Amino acid sequence: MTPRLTVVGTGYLGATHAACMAELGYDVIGFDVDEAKIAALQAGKVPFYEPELPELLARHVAAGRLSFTTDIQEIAEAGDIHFLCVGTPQRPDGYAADLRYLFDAVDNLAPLLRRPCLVVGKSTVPAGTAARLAERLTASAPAGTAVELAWNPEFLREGFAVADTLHPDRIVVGVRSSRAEQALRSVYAPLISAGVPFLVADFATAELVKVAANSFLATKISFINAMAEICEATGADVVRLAEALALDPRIGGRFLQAGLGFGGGCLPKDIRAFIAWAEELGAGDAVAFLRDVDAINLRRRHRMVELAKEQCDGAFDGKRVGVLGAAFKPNSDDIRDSPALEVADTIRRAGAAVTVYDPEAMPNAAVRYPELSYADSAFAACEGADVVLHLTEWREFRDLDPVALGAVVRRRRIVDGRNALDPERWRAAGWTYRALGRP
Ligand SMILES: NC(=O)C1=CN([C@@H]2O[C@H](COP(=O)(O)OP(=O)(O)OC[C@H]3O[C@@H](n4cnc5c(N)ncnc54)[C@H](O)[C@@H]3O)[C@@H](O)[C@H]2O)C=CC1
Ligand SMILES: O=C(O)[C@H]1O[C@H](OP(=O)(O)OP(=O)(O)OC[C@H]2O[C@@H](n3ccc(=O)[nH]c3=O)[C@H](O)[C@@H]2O)[C@H](O)[C@@H](O)[C@@H]1O
Repeated sequence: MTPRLTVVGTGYLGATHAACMAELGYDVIGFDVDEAKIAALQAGKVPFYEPELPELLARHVAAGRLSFTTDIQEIAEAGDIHFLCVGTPQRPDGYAADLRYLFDAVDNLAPLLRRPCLVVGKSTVPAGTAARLAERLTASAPAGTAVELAWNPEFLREGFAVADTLHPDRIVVGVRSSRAEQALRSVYAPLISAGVPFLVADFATAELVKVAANSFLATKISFINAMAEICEATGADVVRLAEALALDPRIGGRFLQAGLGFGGGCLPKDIRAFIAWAEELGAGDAVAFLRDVDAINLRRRHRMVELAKEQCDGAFDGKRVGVLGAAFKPNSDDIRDSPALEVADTIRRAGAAVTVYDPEAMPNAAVRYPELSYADSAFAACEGADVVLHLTEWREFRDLDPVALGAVVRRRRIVDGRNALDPERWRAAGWTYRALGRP
């Protein structure tokens, strides 16, 4: 019999997972404590920007295959497999992951589970969390040991969430029984038969794969940004350096884009949670290097502010700064720990009049940073600017015509925080072009 699926927590990950599971042919119910989010999703609307997801979700909601509810009883009764996709943000009082949403979700769901089912964690957690949740689950579910836990970390990237879910590099599951393994093999059968590797591990290894993967990615970015610092000290060019490194297949070119560094709701908080958890275990030395990875990453934001200040002749007071980009990366409206907005706001606090434009992230940015000014186009943001800062590499910005933009600014000065513009093109149009890690 085809299992009925539920998804607990319908944010970026949960809404994507729900729609993609419907695409694989399952009946899916999404549950969230946020009523506004559920109302939007039930109306077939995705409350955040993610290419491809709106069409997919609307199609399956209209077909009755995918629905959303705020009634936890409904999902408890309906689900054969419950996917936990709630947030695990950084705790306000330190580096550790805040696991309260996950524990709340399990504590609320477990007492309602009266028949055999599998509860599958997808959120990113410190190793050991699944074991703790499994204990709570079987202790308070009326169906007892007929309710089992598994861990199935998620590796999707925002901006490519649908493609990454339907064509993942691998599926990793942490299980304690062949019954759980078989259930997950069967759910993901359409992907496995298309050749996606399916790796089975214990709970702790499955949890750790996710955190290790994000730590590696963050380290790769900070490595190239450390090289950018060296390039700045020697007059070398980090973009050319990265190109040459990338030709060694053992290194590879992906995640070697030097610039303003990583932000978002995942890499920064995941490496910090890893540090906190390893220290708690007495294994802090093993991941102490991640403190440097974090520090290198944050130094890029300071360097960007310095370069902007240089281009404002040493003082922000009374200067106009046009900022291109607010999202933590292109193809997303996510502004969680956005390097672009942190830089923009630092410069505003230092006395400049800062106007920001982003194709998708301005509504979110305006809520979090109400004191910044926002414009409805790149040209409007740069009008009268003493310097233009390119901070999120949307396609739209790469395609800008430097001659036309040059006509609206006060001075043709640009700092490319993402090494994504063509310096020759901008210089040929009379701009002073500066970038991170390049002469
Ligand atoms: N955003 C991404 O691209 C990816 C996220 N992850 C991980 O997935 C998890 C979720 O991340 P996002 O979706 O980005 O977070 P999010 O903040 O967008 O969504 C979390 C959702 O959980 C809901 N929630 C909180 N407590 C709840 C409860 N007790 N019951 C039901 N719903 C509840 C919230 O209302 C919210 O809608 C995190 O652990 C994250 O690290 C993993 C891979 C990719
Ligand atoms: O755990 C998660 O939530 C996800 O975190 C990242 O995905 P995401 O945060 O969506 O975005 P990335 O494409 O990884 O970019 C992260 C940040 O690194 C920056 N970056 C990326 C690549 C690069 O070469 N240089 C660089 O500065 C981006 O601008 C962005 O700010 C991982 O890539 C996903 O595999 C993972 O599932």
